[in-house]
Amino acid sequence: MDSLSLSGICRHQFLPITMLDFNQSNHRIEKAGFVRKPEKGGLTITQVASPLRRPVIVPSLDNETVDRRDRNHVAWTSVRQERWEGELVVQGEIPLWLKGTYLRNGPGLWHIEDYNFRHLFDGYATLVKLQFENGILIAGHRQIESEAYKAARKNKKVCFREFSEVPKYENFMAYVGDIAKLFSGASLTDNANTGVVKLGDGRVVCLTETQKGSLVIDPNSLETLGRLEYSDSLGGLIHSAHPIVTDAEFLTLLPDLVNPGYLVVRMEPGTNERKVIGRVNCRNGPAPGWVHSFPVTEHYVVVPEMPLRYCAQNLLRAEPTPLYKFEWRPESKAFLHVMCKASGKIVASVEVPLFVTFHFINAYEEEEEDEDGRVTAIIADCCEHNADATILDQLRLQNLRSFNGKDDLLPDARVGRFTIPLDGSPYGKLESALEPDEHGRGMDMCSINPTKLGKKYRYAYACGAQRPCHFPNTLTKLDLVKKKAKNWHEAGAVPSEPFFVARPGATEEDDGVVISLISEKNGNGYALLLDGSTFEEIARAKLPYGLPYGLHGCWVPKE
Ligand SMILES: CC(=O)/C=C/C=C(C)/C=C/C1=C(C)CCCC1(C)C
Ligand SMILES: CC(/C=C/C=O)=C\C=C\C=O
Ligand SMILES: [Fe+2]
Repeated sequence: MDSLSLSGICRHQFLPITMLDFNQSNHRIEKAGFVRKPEKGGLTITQVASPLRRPVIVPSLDNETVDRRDRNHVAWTSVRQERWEGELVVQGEIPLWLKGTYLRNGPGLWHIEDYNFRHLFDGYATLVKLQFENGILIAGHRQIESEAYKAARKNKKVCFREFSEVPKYENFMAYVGDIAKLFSGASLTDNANTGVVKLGDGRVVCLTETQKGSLVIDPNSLETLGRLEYSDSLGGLIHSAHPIVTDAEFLTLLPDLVNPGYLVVRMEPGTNERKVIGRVNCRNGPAPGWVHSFPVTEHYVVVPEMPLRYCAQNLLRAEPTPLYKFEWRPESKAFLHVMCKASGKIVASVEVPLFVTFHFINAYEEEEEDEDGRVTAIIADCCEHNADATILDQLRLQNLRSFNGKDDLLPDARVGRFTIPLDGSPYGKLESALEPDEHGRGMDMCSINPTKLGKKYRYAYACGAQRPCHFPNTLTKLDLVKKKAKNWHEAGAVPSEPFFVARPGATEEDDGVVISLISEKNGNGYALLLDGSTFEEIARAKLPYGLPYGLHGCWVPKE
């Protein structure tokens, strides 16, 4: 594989890698390590002798790497090099029970040659790993080798339709040809930059919202192994970015843009065949609402019909609109549909207040308190952007990069709690689950204890805001019973999704650790471990260089 083709001039003949920063006082390396830069196009991984128990693997930086730290926050700056792996020095203690790999996916490369992408979600996928064992931490990152990424590298231009980027057309006929390919899906991206999941059969899959962007990776080497080809004939081109994945199943939604509605489908471990559980017809057109994610309870799938709807016209455009492939349709209203997982029957379909969410947090069945324990309602929680879709445009790179540290630019968000009655009433409720000021009125990128999936739960972890800010900048533990939040914040730092890993054998919901990767203001970065219960720091480990912001992660336990 050749090196990243990042435009710019590297000022150093020899690239300093300062080892001092990485080492605790009892394992101190006294000298900075210098690594000769590799031949053009090559990527060398050099092992440097070190007094650590395991060698530190120091990457050679690419001769075309540009250091953009002085211009942009590292969170919004393309990853420096194609891949790196090495042991990190840990400050604090990693619990010995923490054995496995945290994987985090996200868009980490936002330019090709000197062409800069527009939107956070356009970037080519960068996969990061943190491998924990016996208190030791090996980290690494690697670009996912989607067809879209490989073609862009080879042809030095965008070749597929990304979230907002489209290939540049030489002439009108080229545009028409591309539109034809859009209908077959051939021109859509497979840049799997949104999330990563471990299927019940052990396969680890990176995902985006196009079905073709379901790529199987090796969780150790981070190598891209190939595409997960769905063997059914359900067709469609897109799906939810966030399937619900357990050891027993993979559930997702396939929006139908032609006859507005959604197929609810299920895939068993060890197969590539999705089977239809049922179909939801939209209550209103002209198109289904965007389903970036959806929640489930133990027995039901909740299908959201947001007023932020897919838009065929916007799909065809060469230049993006402020809402990209979507449009805001308040007159189409908002609905939540509840489908029984076992029968595929719709047991409720209620109108709810207008809402905007990327991420549902969890849902559960509310039972009557008598001994019948009849389910009276479904409760579904989400990171809700106060029915304001402008958050999507707020995530344009230009906005993210132009923050002056003073203006308070992040639109308000909250934990939106829906109550969906199951008694046939036509309306559902939407309220704030806790006072949004508890978390600075920022709210997104959530996780829960996975044993609480679909069940009554108390805690969630997410990113909130310490204002003034333009992006969620705290790690926040939400107590949804006491309606309180505890916030972690470091000035100028951008933390990624706090990911909860339960301690094996735990009986308390918050007994575990929370993992996040922090991009610092000064261009550095570190992995952070917080105690899931106290929400105090238990360990951090500096990375050799700061990494770009990433979206979603998963945990692959060591067997
Ligand atoms: C990164 C993230 O959260 C979302 C990424 C979404 C993508 C790449 C969506 C792509 C799409 C197309 C390329 C055409 C069809 C519509 C849509 C699914 C928005
Ligand atoms: C990062 C984000 C929203 C932040 C705003 O509060 C949304 C990410 C969506 C895709 O996974
Ligand atoms: Fe997401």
